[in-house]
Amino acid sequence: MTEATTTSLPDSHPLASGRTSGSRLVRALRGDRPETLPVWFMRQAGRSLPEYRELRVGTAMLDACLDPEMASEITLQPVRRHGVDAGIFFSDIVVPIKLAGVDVEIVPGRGPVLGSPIRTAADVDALEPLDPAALEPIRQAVARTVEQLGDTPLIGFAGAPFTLAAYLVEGGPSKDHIRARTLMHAEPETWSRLLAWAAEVSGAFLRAQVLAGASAAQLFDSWVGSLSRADYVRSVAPHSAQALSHVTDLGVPRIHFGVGSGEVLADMTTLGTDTVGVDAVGVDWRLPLDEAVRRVGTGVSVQGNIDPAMLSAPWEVLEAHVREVVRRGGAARAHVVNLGHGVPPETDPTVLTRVVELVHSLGDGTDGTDGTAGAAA
Ligand SMILES: Cc1c2[nH]c(c1CCC(=O)O)Cc1[nH]c(c(CCC(=O)O)c1C)Cc1[nH]c(c(CCC(=O)O)c1C)Cc1[nH]c(c(C)c1CCC(=O)O)C2
Repeated sequence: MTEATTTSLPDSHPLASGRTSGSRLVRALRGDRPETLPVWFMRQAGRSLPEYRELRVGTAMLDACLDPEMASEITLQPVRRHGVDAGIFFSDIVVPIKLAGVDVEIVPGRGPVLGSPIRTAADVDALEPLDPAALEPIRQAVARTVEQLGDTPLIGFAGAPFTLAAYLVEGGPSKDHIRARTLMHAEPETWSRLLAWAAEVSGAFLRAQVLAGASAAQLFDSWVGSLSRADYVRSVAPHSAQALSHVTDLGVPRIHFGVGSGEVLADMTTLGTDTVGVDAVGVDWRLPLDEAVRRVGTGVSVQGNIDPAMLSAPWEVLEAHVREVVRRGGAARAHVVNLGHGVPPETDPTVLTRVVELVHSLGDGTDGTDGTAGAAA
């Protein structure tokens, strides 16, 4: 279990003042099983919500992220609508990179695209550090949001160095991140400097959100599944540990998530140390949660892992799947229910609200009140 940590958070911070420390999310991340399971969704803000699409008309994605009023309102929309147990700050993993001066845009339907990719030692040398003052719109948006969230915690997030490097080196979305992985092997020194830069930029972004009021921090290493375990441990994990170290002294619970992460799930939990380095590990839809627990142990909570594809299946199919996810999550010390990856844009939002109601009706996830305990294999 994570012990009550001395934190250097300001007394007025929601976690330090006690406003969010008893929330289902924070309790579960710290290893406690609240009487009701917490649930939130990755990408709960965004295109699945008509109120989001309406608000975003005429504003580019990254401009929306840097408008404190708009970013705050978009963050609050899914919390109001679905009654989820946490907000996730509306922003993007490339926001701090843009604030550090990199020419990057988010192309609708595609993702982050760079003006010129970072591929050589000289390109890496030319990267500027992030000026802390540039994070002011982020601090303002978070402060505004937590004021309105009351005792519902806000999750801050950042991209892990590898996932950022996958965009920086490729210049945009790619399938297997071949160029990035080539650079890792062809020029290990350049690679290491690139990831060290990304870790500082992401770490500063994460720390700004936490200091401004976020009660938990999630590191997204979405594309980690393209790495071998050996490459992950040697050339990636130390930089992810460095990014997360920016919030260690603040004592907020930390979540580490990746897609296709089965091979490296235990390493994502320890981050190369011989102890558990994070409070919770996010699991995608490929790995049943009881198997995930077998790999990571019970020193860490698990988050996940409803298959996003199920959200458009008939309700009976989805309901059985959610119950199964909860049942398997019973093997963990604690479980935060979520999807195995983000909400697909075409999802009917009323289905998400129904999933929240279902999860909240299932007790603490271990007591068999979901009626499926007897069906356990
Ligand atoms: C890989 C990654 C990115 N961004 C992010 C990741 C890691 C999580 C993951 O794996 O999904 C993180 C992210 N991006 C966004 C959030 C907001 C909070 C939330 O989860 O609700 C978060 C946590 C908003 C967004 N980020 C983006 C949108 C869509 C923008 C729009 O509305 O046009 C949103 C709501 C754009 C984006 N940004 C990125 C992609 C692949 C895309 C999708 C491109 C598309 O399909 O249009 C990069």
